[in-house]
Amino acid sequence: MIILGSTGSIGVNTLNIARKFNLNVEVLVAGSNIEVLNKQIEEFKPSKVVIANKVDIVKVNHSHVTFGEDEILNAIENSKSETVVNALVGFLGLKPTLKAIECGKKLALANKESLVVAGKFIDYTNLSPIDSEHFGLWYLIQEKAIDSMTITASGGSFRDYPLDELKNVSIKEALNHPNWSMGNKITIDSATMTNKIFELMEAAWLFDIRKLDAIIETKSLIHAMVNFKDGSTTAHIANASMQLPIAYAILGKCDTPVLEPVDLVKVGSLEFKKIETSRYPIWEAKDEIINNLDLGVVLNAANEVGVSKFLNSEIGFLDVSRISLEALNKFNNVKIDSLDDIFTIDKEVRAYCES
Ligand SMILES: NC(=O)C1=CN([C@@H]2O[C@H](COP(=O)(O)OP(=O)(O)OC[C@H]3O[C@@H](n4cnc5c(N)ncnc54)[C@H](OP(=O)(O)O)[C@@H]3O)[C@@H](O)[C@H]2O)C=CC1
Ligand SMILES: CC(=O)[C@@H](O)[C@H](O)COP(=O)(O)O
Ligand SMILES: [Mn+2]
Repeated sequence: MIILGSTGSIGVNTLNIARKFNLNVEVLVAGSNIEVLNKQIEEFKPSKVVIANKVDIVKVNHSHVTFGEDEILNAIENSKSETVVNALVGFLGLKPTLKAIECGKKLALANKESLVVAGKFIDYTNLSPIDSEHFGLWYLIQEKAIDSMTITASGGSFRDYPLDELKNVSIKEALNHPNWSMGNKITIDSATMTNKIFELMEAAWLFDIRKLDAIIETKSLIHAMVNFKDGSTTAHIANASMQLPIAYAILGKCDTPVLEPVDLVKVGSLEFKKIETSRYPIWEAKDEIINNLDLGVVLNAANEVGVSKFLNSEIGFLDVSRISLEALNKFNNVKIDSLDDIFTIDKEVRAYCES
């Protein structure tokens, strides 16, 4: 298989699954963490490697290394592998997603931003999402009439933080997720609850449903629930690890143990909470976005600008959601009719948010 973003949180977990199931790794794509990449090269012996920057090529212990976004697309196009795992973060992941589909690859998709911005142009035939909630929803679907779907949120780094101190939180505190160890960008998205809006959009595209909501389950043991028309609800329960969603996305099925089962007696109790707009201002826009999925391009671009500014200490934590809400307000009439529109609007929104 080809692993895009092999040095990240999902990438490393994917290689854990490759090791466990003895899967072939043909191409590794990484950014600038060359130290980790070299260890991966030594163990998995890919035939090709792509990195972000030319200056780092000399540091990579491999004879076939290229760099840059176009080379990621070339590597997909010229590979023998049937499967592409897209674990890149952000808008950068969109073109590789489209290329993998164009080349008829099976796509194991962690890059949720691809669906947020381009869900309506994606062919889902050979696509399996790598996201704990959507794996949970997929696991729960049965031949029964579905009324609605509910996904859970951990509540993120500031779930229990005093509301009036949110404007002064540090980057370190924001990156301290209560339940999951993930990359920086998605960890901030969790803290603002933007991640959950992204996930509702993902669910809308993946399951062709709009009756969708999210609630907080503080231990991240329940990932998703399906509410059936008969009044019953089923819940997907698993320990907080991405290895099971990754194994299923790559292998299609999995009958060997991947996770320790949840011991509910040890867990003792679960706590559920409403997602409040006072703590998560972006939640105000949830219904508008579910009813107009074209807004995903706007939210994604504004959020990438905001998260990057916050991580560079240019703005405060609450400004991340403020920037997104202002962009959603400004571009609320957006209409996305083609893939070109996505790239045009993405640029416009970024320019507006940077100004
Ligand atoms: N982490 C998780 O548990 C989950 C993540 N997701 C989604 O999966 C995706 C990946 O998340 P996560 O693994 O946490 O993110 P990370 O930040 O941990 O990993 C991102 C990966 O992309 C690579 N990368 C970044 N820029 C470039 C570039 N210009 N060229 C090539 N490679 C690049 C990074 O390389 P390097 O580090 O070497 O610079 C790294 O390997 C996101 O879309 C996220 O929302 C979804 C569900 C759960
Ligand atoms: C592991 C995973 O799927 C993440 O998307 C997770 O859901 C993030 O945690 P939050 O529930 O805090 O957004
Ligand atoms: Mn998720």
